[in-house]
Amino acid sequence: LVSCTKRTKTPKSELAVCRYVLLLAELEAHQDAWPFLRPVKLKSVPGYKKIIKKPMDFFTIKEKLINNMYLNQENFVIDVNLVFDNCQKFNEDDSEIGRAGHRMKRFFDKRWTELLH
Ligand SMILES: CO[C@H](O)CCc1ccc(O)cc1
Repeated sequence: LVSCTKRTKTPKSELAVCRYVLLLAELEAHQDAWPFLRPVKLKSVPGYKKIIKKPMDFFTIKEKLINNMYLNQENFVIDVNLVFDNCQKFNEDDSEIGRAGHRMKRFFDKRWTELLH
């Protein structure tokens, strides 16, 4: 993983990775992150495996980040949005997890925009 503290000139893609690392840490620390921290247990949630074609969670995103799987494309944002889209698909808006998903999405969209400027 790139060292985000080094004060040398780093290529754009390494700065991008630093932004992802920072944002992911903020997502994981959020009080509403609990449904999204680890993969959904497909054996214990009836219907999930059938309904959600591409499960995603913050821990899986962190593993992909560490294995440099986001260095060349902005697939980081696609995976984060997949977490929230899956949540909206499987949960009622008016449910604990549904509301947590909407709050987390709003938080991510705000921070992503702030970090781009
Ligand atoms: C990110 O969480 C998933 O949407 C699973 C939601 C869920 C799991 C167990 C339940 O009893 C109900 C909803």
